[in-house]
Amino acid sequence: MDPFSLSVGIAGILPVIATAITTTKEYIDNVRSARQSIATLITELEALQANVTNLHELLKGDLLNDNVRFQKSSVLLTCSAACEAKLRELCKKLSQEGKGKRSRLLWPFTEKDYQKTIQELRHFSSWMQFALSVDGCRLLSKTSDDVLKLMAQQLEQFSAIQALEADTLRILDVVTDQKRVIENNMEKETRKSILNWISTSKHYQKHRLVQASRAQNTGAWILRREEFIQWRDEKSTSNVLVCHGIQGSGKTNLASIIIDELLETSSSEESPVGYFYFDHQDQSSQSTSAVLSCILKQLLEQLPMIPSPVAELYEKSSHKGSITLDECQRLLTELALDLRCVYLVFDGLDESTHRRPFLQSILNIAQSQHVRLLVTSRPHIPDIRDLFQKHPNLMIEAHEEDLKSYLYQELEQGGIYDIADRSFVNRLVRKLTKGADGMFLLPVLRLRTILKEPTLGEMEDRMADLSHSLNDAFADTISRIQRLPESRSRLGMDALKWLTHTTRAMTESELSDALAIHSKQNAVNAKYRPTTKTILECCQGLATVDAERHVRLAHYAIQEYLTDNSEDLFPRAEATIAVTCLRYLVFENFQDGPWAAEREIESIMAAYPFLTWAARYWGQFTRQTETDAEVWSALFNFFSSPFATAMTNQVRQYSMSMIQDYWNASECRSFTALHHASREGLQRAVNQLLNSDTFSVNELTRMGATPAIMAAADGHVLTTRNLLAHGANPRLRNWYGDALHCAIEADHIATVRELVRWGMDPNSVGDGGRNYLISALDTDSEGAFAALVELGADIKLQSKDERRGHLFFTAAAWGCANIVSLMLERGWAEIEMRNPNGLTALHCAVAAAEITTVRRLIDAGANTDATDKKGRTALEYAKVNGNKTMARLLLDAGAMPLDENRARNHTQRNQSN
Ligand SMILES: Nc1ncnc2c1ncn2[C@@H]1O[C@H](COP(=O)(O)OP(=O)(O)OP(=O)(O)O)[C@@H](O)[C@H]1O
Repeated sequence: MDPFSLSVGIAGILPVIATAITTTKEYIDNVRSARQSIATLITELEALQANVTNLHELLKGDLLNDNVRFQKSSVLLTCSAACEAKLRELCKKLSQEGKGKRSRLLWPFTEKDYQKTIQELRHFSSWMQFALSVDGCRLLSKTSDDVLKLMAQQLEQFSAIQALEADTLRILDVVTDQKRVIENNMEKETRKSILNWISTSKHYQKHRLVQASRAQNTGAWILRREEFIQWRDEKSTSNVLVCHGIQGSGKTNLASIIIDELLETSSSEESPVGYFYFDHQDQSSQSTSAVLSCILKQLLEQLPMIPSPVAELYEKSSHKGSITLDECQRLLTELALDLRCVYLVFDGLDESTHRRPFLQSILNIAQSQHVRLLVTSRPHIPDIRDLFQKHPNLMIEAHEEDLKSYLYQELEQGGIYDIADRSFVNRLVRKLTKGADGMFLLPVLRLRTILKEPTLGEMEDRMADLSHSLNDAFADTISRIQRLPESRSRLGMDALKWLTHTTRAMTESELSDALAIHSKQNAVNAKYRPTTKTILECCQGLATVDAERHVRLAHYAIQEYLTDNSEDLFPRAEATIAVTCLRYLVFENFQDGPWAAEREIESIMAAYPFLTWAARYWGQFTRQTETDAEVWSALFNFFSSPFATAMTNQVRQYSMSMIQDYWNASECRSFTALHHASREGLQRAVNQLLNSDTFSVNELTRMGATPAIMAAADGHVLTTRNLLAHGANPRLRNWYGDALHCAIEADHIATVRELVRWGMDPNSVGDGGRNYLISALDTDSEGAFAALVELGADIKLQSKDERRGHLFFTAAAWGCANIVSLMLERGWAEIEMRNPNGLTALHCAVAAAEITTVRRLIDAGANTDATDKKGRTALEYAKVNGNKTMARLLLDAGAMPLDENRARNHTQRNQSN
């Protein structure tokens, strides 16, 4: 190639360099963090530009005659080609071709890439300089040995420099990798702590359980249904889909199929999936905040980074306590807005007894079209039907194909072909499928009944005589249990009794320990504890164990059947449960209690698993059966044991995570039988104890709790009346307040009325200086608040003590959404009232980040543009707090944007000047 052609080639590099400089300069405006790196890159590029320009001038000049030829392997040619290729690559990278707007604004180099690029640019400059050296050029045009020697020397030097540089880059690599490992570990740890702080719920356990029991190749039909596809692909106008079906129709299994499909097919970073299975036996862990925080955790788990508002909240909490419902709702709403979409699946809404507040919250969150909400429920549940009626519905029925797949798989796994031939199997499958009645559960139970038979002949007999309905199928199973050998049958029925009546799910060890209690024992005898396997066998498939080792009834429909038939199946169930608890609590194993150290309490609770359950729920069963002679006798045996009453209170309070003052040994020793009877509302026992003259009606515990406080705080109105009739003084106070304060805080309206009727003044302030309406605000007890005002509590009078002004403002700032609504509805407050600082209730609620209360105020017509004394609107308070969700909520409600408000203030100031 002649010098001129090469010069043309070199000239081709110049515009590429110019583009690289321009593109790089653009970064300065866009990328702050990479400023230093960009500046260095520009310097290098400019140096290279100068060298290439000089070289270009040289090559096109007269200095080199026409005879000079550059070989294909010429250093200059190779270098110029490599330089051009590198620069093109650089330009492409800097302009992030084909990428989105957001990534184009990002600095596209890792530290390592960046260092390498700078080094390469320096190389090119060096090569150009070398070629530029006139002597070098002259030498290049000759072919003497000297030239080759000199070039070899130069090349050697370059190789040495290159090697050194490669070493440096390797070291840099190692250091960078180590730094990254340390940072990754720290990041992972922080991420884990944040996620655990949000929720410790193991939502995936139920999902895995359903997945594991699901027959292969079933349920795919739902994924092909138009309603589902439209919902999933955001084509439906409604972002909510309701799947309803009768009991046992397979809703839970289909929900699990949908969850798997979403998890598999949607990009977790852009459209994460959250799910929750409600369970009738788990009410205590299904509060609205427990469910929503579990959902929040799941969504965060699927994102590559924890969003900063979440991390900030975690820091603000000092890594303690738990996330509040409001915060959880706010973060979920914000998260959904930043993502393409969020899928939420809730199974078995009908199984949740706390569903009202949950439904309100979730529908609030689902106001955003970014949220796609799918729920399953039984049909005809009035509140669910009313709330979801405007959304598309999909009816769930067991599909014949699914049933067949399931039945063939089950029969094969059960070894049917060892005793029967294919024609029997086909006949059986046909029969079970035909009589399914839209249910999955019915054929499942019928199949189990048939498979329990020992011979083909008996299976055929059973097939001819199949139960017609689900209830018949349950009845069949119960009669099978009753036909077991006596001790097995007793064990099976006993286990079912506990599982039907327990207030919360029982662990394997709790149930086993409870089943080991026999009459005439006065201590725990571990030899009688049945294994879980034995319990499950004796229950003939009606019970099962979940991943958290809780024994449960195998299906909600079984619970319903057993509850409906409880009187026949489990005569005196509540009484026998009460007696078992009372007998257990006086066992000699516990006579060292109450214990001084937390460690001792923990170890006794671990060694005797039923103790916590008994200490917590004995009263509930005794209250229902106080008149039963056996219960009465067991109760007074318990009451006459000081260690048992003290120890029971200690274990109860400790297991409920109360503060130590409530469970320390001396407080528990001062907690008498009368306190127990009052707290549990044992009417007859209270009378008996008072008549025995053993206790004073105003008996005080060390903390100052009276029997009246105990009865009022638990809302036992008749017991409260009884105690008052016996001369109890309800004005005696513990650390929180008197009996009325305690009844109000727990929102026991009837007890509040009883105490006021007795003569407590709803306007009195008392020794503690705490008025009664404020107690209602502590827990947003709207019922108690309303009752107090109806009974004469004067809001204005009780507001006087409040520095914040009218109680309406305190209610708004404390997030008492129910009381705020109540005050407005009843005309006890006006929405645009001002507090002493000129704030409206909306300002107060926004400043306190109480989003539910803010929504209520907006719905009630609050003026979003109302200003405080300094002209600030609620929106300004939200912005100052950095609360984006709140700001968005206000703007959506029509609040004036901040700049408009500032302009308005400016005009007003000018006018007043
Ligand atoms: N795809 C499946 N594979 C295997 N078994 C299934 C399948 N679908 C349902 N079943 C069986 O049918 C029973 C009832 O199904 P599921 O619990 O899903 O019904 P449901 O409609 O949620 O009932 P409910 O409303 O009463 O809670 C399950 O316990 C399971 O034994």
